[in-house]
Amino acid sequence: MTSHLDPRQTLRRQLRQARRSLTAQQQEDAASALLTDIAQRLVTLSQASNANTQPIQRVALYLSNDGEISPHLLCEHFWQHGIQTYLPVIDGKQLTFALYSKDTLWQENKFGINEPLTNETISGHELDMVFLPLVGFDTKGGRLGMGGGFYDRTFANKPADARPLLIGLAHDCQAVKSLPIEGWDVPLQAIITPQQLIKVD
Ligand SMILES: Nc1nc2c(c(=O)[nH]1)N(C=O)[C@@H](CNc1ccc(C(=O)N[C@@H](CCC(=O)O)C(=O)O)cc1)CN2
Ligand SMILES: Nc1ncnc2c1ncn2[C@@H]1O[C@H](COP(=O)(O)OP(=O)(O)OP(=O)(O)O)[C@@H](O)[C@H]1O
Repeated sequence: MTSHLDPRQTLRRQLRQARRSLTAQQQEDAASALLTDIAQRLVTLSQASNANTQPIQRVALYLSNDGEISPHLLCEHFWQHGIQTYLPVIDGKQLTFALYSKDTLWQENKFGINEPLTNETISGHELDMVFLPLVGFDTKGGRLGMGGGFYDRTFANKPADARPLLIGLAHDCQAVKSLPIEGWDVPLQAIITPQQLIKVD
């Protein structure tokens, strides 16, 4: 019964439907567009963030699922530049992060998404940059995810100017004028889409 769904649930359903409706060609074009000027964009974001100017060494990405924009070309870019890439691993109600390389072995999590098969994980706070999947975003850094609260719990209490930088990746059709935000929602520092780089102040 629709009347019993809260506004976040209704939005989530609509936006998931929108991203799943993109064609394979649109998905491919979107993934390529993320690479445009990426090195320069990331340098600009890290310098503006006050989170010191140490080089980026460890970044987390995700394996795309349910129509999410794919970061696989970004991942190759990082590999070419000797930057270590990590993927989220569900650990209770939080996420830890496991190294992702060409030798990674896999196991499926309870949502059917592959995770690296390893006992060695690091905490989210050891990363320099995290690229987050999302269902919806607004230009103030609001993020609507799949509803598990995993990223929110993992980065609860992180000051906006502390590492890691939290960067949402999205299709342009996932933009929402203003998301209904809850107290536990951790704001993004930036959102990258095929058409825009949104820096949140
Ligand atoms: N690619 C990707 N990886 C990710 C996330 C994500 O959003 N995207 N997560 C971000 O937190 C975590 C997983 N969170 C998820 C939460 C719900 C569903 C999901 O598909 N739910 C289905 C029901 C599936 C089931 O219960 O079997 C659904 O709601 O229809 C998937 C991932 C960690 N890894
Ligand atoms: N820091 C937190 N501490 C405890 N519970 C939390 C915290 N953050 C989120 N939650 C719980 O997680 C549930 C889901 O949150 P929300 O709908 O914001 O998830 P989401 O951002 O869409 O999901 P995800 O980050 O997994 O993609 C909420 O009902 C909330 O109670």
